[in-house]
Amino acid sequence: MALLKLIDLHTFFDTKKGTVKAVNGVSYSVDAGKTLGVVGESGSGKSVSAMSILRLLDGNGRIDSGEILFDGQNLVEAPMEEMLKIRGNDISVIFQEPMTSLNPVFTIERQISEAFLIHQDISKKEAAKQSVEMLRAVKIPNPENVAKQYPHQLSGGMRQRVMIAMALACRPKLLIADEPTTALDVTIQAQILKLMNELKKEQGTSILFITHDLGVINEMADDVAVMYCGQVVEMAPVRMIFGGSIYSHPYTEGLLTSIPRLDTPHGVRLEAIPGSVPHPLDLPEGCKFAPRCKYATAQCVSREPDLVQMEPDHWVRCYYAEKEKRWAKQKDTDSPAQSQIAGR
Ligand SMILES: Nc1ncnc2c1ncn2[C@@H]1O[C@H](COP(=O)(O)OP(=O)(O)OP(=O)(O)O)[C@@H](O)[C@H]1O
Repeated sequence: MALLKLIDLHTFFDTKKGTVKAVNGVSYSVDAGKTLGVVGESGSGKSVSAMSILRLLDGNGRIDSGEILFDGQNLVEAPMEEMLKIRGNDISVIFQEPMTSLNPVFTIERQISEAFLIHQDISKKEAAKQSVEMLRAVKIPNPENVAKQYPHQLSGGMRQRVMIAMALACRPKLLIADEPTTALDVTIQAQILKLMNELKKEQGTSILFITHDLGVINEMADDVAVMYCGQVVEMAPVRMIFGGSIYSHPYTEGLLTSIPRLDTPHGVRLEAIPGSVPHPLDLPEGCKFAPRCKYATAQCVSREPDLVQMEPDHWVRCYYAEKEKRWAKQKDTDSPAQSQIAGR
């Protein structure tokens, strides 16, 4: 069952040069207790769609249309007092750089305690005790000592563990993790991802995991939404994305062939997706990916495809994938003799 559902969300920024359509009709959902990985190149609207959920947009930003259903409530219409209650209590967030979210002049214990005190009716002493327990839960060694320290005294990995402790302090239903391990080195990244997976299982938290790294998606996600130019171009369970479905979006295909794999034979060059992401103020008319797509036809350039269901749980925004599907269907209904005549 979906805990969070974005329906045709449009989030725009008004700038001197025009309207930046950062999120341009995004629909995705996060099931209870599951992780949705949102992946895409820089500028594809991953963070803006997530910040729209919390209604934490820059001053020039606005949700133009669409719905954000969280636990049945449309957050687009929720009063600000309600949003203040939801943030940190029902929905928590962790970012790439913990130093921007941690206050350098307060101890770790005080900062985690604050999360408890804002949302729960408990004493300061009890909050301090629970803070140490949270540090233990995120596997920080010597939690009693670390609780007394200041953020600058901790390593990057430890600070990110503290952020996770703060984010999970009130047992939120949804955790938004926006590139939480990008700034960390590979070993620490693996430890943090493992920790998040363990906590998700223990607490039943749903996770919206934002990254530009398909390798991380493979580790973390149950379902995947691939974003390009403010839109979801493909959505499917993780095994379908990595299983090489014949209905894959060409952009997903490009992302997959551009990641290094252990079984890539020596000397084989990884393929980069040609071209670059269009400027948000100058988006193409038809399919936003058409200028970089090797399968693009006149139809792709002139008219935008819809997000179409290709098979159960698998949605793709692409005429080429639709054609593949029609062809596969045709193959199924054709007799073998007819297939031979058709030359297939
Ligand atoms: N305040 C703003 N004013 C104008 N444009 C903005 C503003 N904030 C974000 N944008 C634009 O919205 C688009 C989507 O940005 P967003 O941060 O969601 O991308 P992203 O996919 O999360 O990228 P990254 O991986 O680099 O964080 C970008 O083109 C960005 O420049």
